[in-house]
This record gives sequence, structure tokens and C-alpha cells, in this order.
Amino acid sequence: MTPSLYRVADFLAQARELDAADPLAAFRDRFVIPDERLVYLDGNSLGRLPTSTRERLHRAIDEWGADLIRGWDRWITLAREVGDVLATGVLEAAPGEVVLSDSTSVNLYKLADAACAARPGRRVIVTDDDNFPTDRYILQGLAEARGLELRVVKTDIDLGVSVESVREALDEDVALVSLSHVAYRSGAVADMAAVTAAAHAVGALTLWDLSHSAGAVRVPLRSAGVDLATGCTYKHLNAGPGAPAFLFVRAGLQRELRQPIWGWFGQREQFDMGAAYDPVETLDRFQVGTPPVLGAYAALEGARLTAEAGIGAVAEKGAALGAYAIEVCDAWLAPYGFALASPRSGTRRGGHVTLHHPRAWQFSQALRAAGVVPDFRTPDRLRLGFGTLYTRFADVYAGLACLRDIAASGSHREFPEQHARVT
Ligand SMILES: Cc1ncc(COP(=O)(O)O)c(C=O)c1O
Ligand SMILES: Nc1c(O)cccc1C(=O)C[C@H](N)C(=O)O
Repeated sequence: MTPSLYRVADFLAQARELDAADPLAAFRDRFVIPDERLVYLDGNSLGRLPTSTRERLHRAIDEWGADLIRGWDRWITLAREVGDVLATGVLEAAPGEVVLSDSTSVNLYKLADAACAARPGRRVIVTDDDNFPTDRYILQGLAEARGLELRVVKTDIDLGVSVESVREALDEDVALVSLSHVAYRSGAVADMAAVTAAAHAVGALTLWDLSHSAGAVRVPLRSAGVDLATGCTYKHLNAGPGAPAFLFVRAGLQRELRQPIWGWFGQREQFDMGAAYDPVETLDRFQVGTPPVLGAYAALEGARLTAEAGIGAVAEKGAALGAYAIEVCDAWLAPYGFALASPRSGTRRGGHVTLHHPRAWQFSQALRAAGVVPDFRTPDRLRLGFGTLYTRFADVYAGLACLRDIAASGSHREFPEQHARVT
């Protein structure tokens, strides 16, 4: 499974060999793939639909029709049920530390505000300048509302945020360090354990965005001593557009923190409908309102699929897909001006590989027109995202062969230079 061991020029044969040796190959049959000709390299934005999810959602709709309000006997605990699958099968956390809730954006706000409230007198939140937009905006808004300073660490946009740069931003005034574990643009993996240790050394809490990590790489929440985390389920966990996010709160912190949105799903004896907010002492205090049940079932199926495959095997295959892509890019695309904009080392890279090219937008449009779906990120980056459970080495080969042919023929120049709308 290690592409660098190959010294053959025949990348197609190499892809076939790697697919034949892939222990996760059979998982592709567990996804709905209506068009086998489409080369989908955007699983890091929106994962494919698992067949079990399609079945479970049909069943859930029928249960709604038949059970009506009685369905809540089961649905009421669904967010925690999914959380436990994520905790034990995907995130290296303990049962009772992860729950499905709201969106990543809303959870970031809830957790960051709770962390700042738990460090009264400290005036600083630390983040980095290439963190995902919603993270930066939420922290900007929170800092403004609380009269805090948002200290923004400079990132190398291809290699991610370094522990040294975070350390330089730390002092005893810092309440919270909030970073993405896998950078959305480059796929660079931050050193979760070292950053967390550095933050703890000055008495600060840590909050990690795991949107690009969950279901793609190992997330050592427990061994790194992480305090707080959140992330989406619609990328590598394949739970579908708008599926609910998850949040993690370290067991030892749950009683101490109080989140800012006082909803009834955090309330002790919820159905007593008490007069004043009195939150439970467990993780449920970070819930707010009625969970989206259909999305929660989709998240349950997606999380189970990754847990069944094993996050170790998933991460290993993701790294191998990336290594193969980089090897092919070096040989085929560098002559056309493409440059790697992700870490080369598999242990420092998440589930996607990013390429830099001044005409990345035009290439992304030409690829789409040719039946290959990558994504584009401003200003000049092409991201190739691998859904480890369904992307084959042969898909990576086909996508890159198409990109090479476009570059060789110059056909990308037929597409407008400026991007209009980008997803
Ligand atoms: C790192 C990261 N955080 C957050 C989000 C989105 O958050 P939300 O689901 O709240 O829109 C994304 C992707 O959209 C992301 O890549
Ligand atoms: N969440 C998305 C959406 O609602 C619309 C379009 C794209 C997305 C994405 O997930 C983008 C993705 N987080 C990124 O890394 O760019």
C-alpha cells in the first residue's frame, strides 16, 4: 500500500495494484454510485450517499408516519447514541463525551463562549489566519461581544499552523486556543497534542474544529488531552447535506462549563417544564433544542460505516491515496506549472491534496465539464478530496490523467478566468 515503493512509470498499473491490495475496497459497494463514469474527488466537501443511509431514511420516514409523536421515545436519545459511535469508533474519545448537535458554526460559538466564561479575567482568544471562515467570523463576533482580543497566528497556507507560532502567541492572558485540526485549504494536520499541551501550560483551554478530520484521520482527543471540539458529519462521515454536527466536551470539564444558549434539551427533567433553567451536569447541557431526526439517522449510518472500517485503516488508505496523487502530480503536472500546496508527508496531511496553479479556477471548470469533480478554493487552489471508503486509486489516476490532458491541450483556456460562484 505504499506508493513510494513503486518505481514504475505506469501509473495505471500501479493504481490497479493498489486497488487490488486495498483492504477497504469492498466498502465502495456500500455507497450509491449512479454514474460510474463520474470521477468524484470532492468527498471532503460532501461525501457520497451510503446505501444503508438511503434505506434507514426511508424507514425513518415510515416510522414517523406510523409512530407519530410516540417516535420520540426513541428519537430523544438519538443524538447521544450517534455521539457514542463517534466517540468510540471515530474520534478516540469516551462514551458520554460526544453528542450530535446543531451545526459546526453554532457549536463553535457555544463552546468558545463557554470556554471564555470559564476563564474570567483572561482577555485573549488565539486562532490562525487561515482557519475556516466560519471559525474566524464566529471568534471575531465573540471577541467583540465579550470585549476580548482575537490574537491571530500567521499560518503557512500550504503547511498549516506550527506549534512554535502558537506558542509565541500564548501567555497567561489567553483563555482559549481555537484551531482546525486539518486545514480546509491545504489539508495540513496540526499537532493537536503539542498545541494542547502548550495551551494548558498557560492555563488556556483548547477548541478544535474537526470538520476535515472526522472520518479521515486519527483524532487523538483523549491522549492529547483536548478540552473541546466540534465538526461536521457531511464530509468524510457521509451523512449528507446539512446533516447535524457533533460536539465534544472532555468529561472532566462538563460540569464546569456553561454554554450560552439555554435551551430545554439541556435542562434537568426536561419534561417537567420547570420555571428556571437548571442544566444537567452531563454533556447534554451542551444540547439546545429538538434534534433533526432524519439527519441524525444519516449521521448514525455514516459514523457506523467508518467505525466498521476502522479509523486506523481509513487514515492509512487516505494517506496512501494522497501519496499516490502526489507522485502522479509530480510526474505529470509539475511541467504545466502545478505545485503541491499540501504537506508531502502522509502523517502531516488529511484527506485531501491541494495543488496550486494560477489558473486553478479554469482547470476546475474544465475538469467538471469532463466529468471529474474536484473543488476550487480561492485564490488559486485545486483541492482533490478522497472519500476513503469509496475512492479508488484508479479514480485518482483517471482524474489526474484528465487534468494532464487538459493542461497539455490548453482546453482550460476556453473557460472564463474569473470564478463566479464557488461551492
Ligand atoms: C473547517 C470547517 N468548519 C466549518 C465548516 C462549516 O460549518 P457549518 O456546517 O456550520 O456551515 C466547514 C465546511 O463547510 C469547514 O470546512
Ligand atoms: N458546507 C458547505 C456548504 O454548505 C456549501 C458548500 C460547500 C460546503 C463545504 O463543506 C465546504 C468545505 N467546508 C470546505 O472546506 O471548503
